[in-house]
Amino acid sequence: MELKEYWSDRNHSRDFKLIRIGFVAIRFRWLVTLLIIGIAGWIAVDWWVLDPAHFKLLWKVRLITGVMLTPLLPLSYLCKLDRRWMVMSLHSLLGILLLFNFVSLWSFRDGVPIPVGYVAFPYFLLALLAVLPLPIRSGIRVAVVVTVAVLATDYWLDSRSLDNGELLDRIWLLLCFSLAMIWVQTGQLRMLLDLYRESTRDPLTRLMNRRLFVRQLEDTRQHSSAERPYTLILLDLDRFKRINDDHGHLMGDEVLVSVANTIMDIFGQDATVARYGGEEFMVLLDNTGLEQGERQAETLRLAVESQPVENPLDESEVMVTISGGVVEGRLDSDLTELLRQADEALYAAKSKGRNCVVAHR
Ligand SMILES: Nc1nc2c(ncn2[C@@H]2O[C@H](COP(=O)(O)OP(=O)(O)OP(=O)(O)O)[C@@H](O)[C@H]2O)c(=O)[nH]1
Repeated sequence: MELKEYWSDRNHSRDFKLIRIGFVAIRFRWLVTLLIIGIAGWIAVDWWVLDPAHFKLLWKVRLITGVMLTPLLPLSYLCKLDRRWMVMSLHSLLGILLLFNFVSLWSFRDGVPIPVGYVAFPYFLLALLAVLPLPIRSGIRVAVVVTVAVLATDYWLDSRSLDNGELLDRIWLLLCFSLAMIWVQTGQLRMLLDLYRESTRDPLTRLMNRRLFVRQLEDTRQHSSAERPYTLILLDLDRFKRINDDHGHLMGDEVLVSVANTIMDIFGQDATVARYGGEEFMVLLDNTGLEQGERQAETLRLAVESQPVENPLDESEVMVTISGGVVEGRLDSDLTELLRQADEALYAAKSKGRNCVVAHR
C-alpha cells in the first residue's frame, strides 16, 4: 500500500484508471440526479418559508440551476471514455453549484434572515462530493475551490463578516468538512484499489492474472503498428506434477514463486507478466519482434535452469526447467488465434523434449 497511489492518479495503471473513472462516472450521474431533484424539489420548502417576492425570484434560480445541471447527465457517459471529460464534468458541476450558492445568498442581501438550508449548502456540497473515489490531490483541489468561492461570496455580499469571528468560524467549518470529504474519498479509493488488486492479481505470485492480462494484450494490440509488433511468450514448468508429487505442494508453490521472481528479474517493468494458469506464465513484450522475443525467452529459460529452488523444509534443492512458445502479434491479429498459436508452439517445445523454446513461424 503506497501513499503515492492515494495522492494522485498518475501513479495508477491505465487499466485501474479506466475502472476508477467508470466508477466515478456512475456516482457522478447519481449525484447530479439527486442534485437536480433536490434543488428543484426545494422550491416547495421555499414556498413555505420565504415571502412571496423572494420566492418569485428564487424558484426561477432553482429551476435554471436544475436545467444547467441536466446536460451533465449525458456528459457522464462520456466520462467513462476519457479522464478529460471527467475533469470537465466535475468543474462544470462545481461551477454551476457555486454560482447557485452565490445567486441565492445574494437574494438575501437586504438583511433578510438566511434559512439554514442556504447557509449549509456549501457544507452539504462537500459532504456529497465525498462519495467520489478521488485521490487526495484532487480532493484538496475541490476543497480549495469550494472554500475560496464560499469565502469570496461571503466577502462580496457581507464584508461585515470579516470584522468579527464569523470568518474564522466559516474557515474552520469548511476545513473540517473538507478534511472529512478527503478522508471518505481516500477510503473509497482504497476500497476500490483493494478490490481491483483482489480481482486482478494472483495471490501466490502477486503477478497479474489471466483476466487482466487479456485486457492488457488487447490494449497493446490496439496501440501496435506494422513497425511496432508485439511478442507473446507462453511458458510452462516442465514435469511440475512430479515436483508436487515428490516434494509436496508447499514446495510446488515455492517453485512457482521462484520462477515468477526470475521472470520479473529478467523482464522487469519492460514486459507485462502474468500467471496464466496453474503452472503457466505469459509474457507480453511490446515493441518486440519474433527473433528478439525468442532470444529473450531463451535467456529466461537459461536463468530458470541455472537457479535451483531451495526447499524451505529440508534445505534440499530442486532443479526446475521451463518450456516456451513464442509468437509475434500485429495490429490485425486475432487474439484468440494468437493465443492458440502460442499454445501450439509450447506444445511443440514439450514434444521436442522440454526445456526449450519454440517460435511459431
Ligand atoms: N503446488 C501447486 N501446484 C499447482 C498449482 N496449480 C496447478 N498445480 C499443479 O500443476 C500440475 C500440472 O501438471 P500437468 O498439467 O500434468 O503438467 P506437468 O506435470 O508440468 O507436465 P508437462 O507440462 O507436460 O511438462 C498439476 O499437478 C497441478 O496440481 C499451484 O498453485 N500450486
